Amino acid sequence: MAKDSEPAGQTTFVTRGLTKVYGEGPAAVHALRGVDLEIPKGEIVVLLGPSGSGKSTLLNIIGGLDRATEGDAFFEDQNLSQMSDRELTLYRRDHVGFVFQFYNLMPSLTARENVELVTEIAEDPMDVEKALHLVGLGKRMDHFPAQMSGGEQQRVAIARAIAKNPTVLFCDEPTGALDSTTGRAVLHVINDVNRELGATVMIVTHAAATAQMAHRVINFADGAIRSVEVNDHRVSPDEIEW
Ligand SMILES: Nc1ncnc2c1ncn2[C@@H]1O[C@H](COP(=O)(O)OP(=O)(O)OP(=O)(O)O)[C@@H](O)[C@H]1O
Repeated sequence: MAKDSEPAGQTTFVTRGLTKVYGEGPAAVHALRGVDLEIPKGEIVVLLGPSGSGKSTLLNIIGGLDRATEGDAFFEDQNLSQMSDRELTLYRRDHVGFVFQFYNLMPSLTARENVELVTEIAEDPMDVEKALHLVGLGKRMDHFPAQMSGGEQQRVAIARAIAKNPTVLFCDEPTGALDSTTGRAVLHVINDVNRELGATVMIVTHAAATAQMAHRVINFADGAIRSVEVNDHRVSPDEIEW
């Protein structure tokens, strides 16, 4: 994988001047306008900001799903901006778990089989049953998505994301399709993943209350970081006030 001289330290991500422009000329959209960011290892980081402010774009670039137009994004000591497509694929496969708003499960496969899709190709996977137990679905392993509630399906998606033992878990609106009780249960699982597996977790959300469980809260506006707050009074997802 591409290496660079940027010091790694205890940070999972460092970005320098990260810029993303979609399109060209008068139709150009400046989604990121030179973002400088440091994400310490093992933290839960919540990204807040208005619709269109660039949160998902940032997540997609540091998650290796998209490329910056300019600037650098380092994962530990590796510069994602200099990686080939093949290297980015390996980075995603070996280090990154994604959880999206709409689960993206295979409807014709059981919970267990959905998770197996990932463990079969992962470098250092977790036992499938352990992953499903971790998200509280030990008794639903052989159910199909259509036989599960939204919260249960999202927990399968989390089990699938963590079964590869990811260094980083990215969650884009993980509770967006869930009611507050179910959403809280899903955040609980994400919190456990951070605590028990030590994964760095980045959550993009419109549910500002989620920030109460974060170690760090990044406020985005118009493609730039407006503020970074360290949360000295984290609360358990059970205690989040919506
Ligand atoms: N593939 C694309 N092509 C063109 N413009 C895009 C593309 N993806 C995103 N954009 C634009 O880039 C800007 C940032 O989008 P992004 O999805 O990162 O925002 P966001 O903060 O995640 O928004 P939301 O909270 O609504 O998901 C928006 O103006 C969006 O329209």
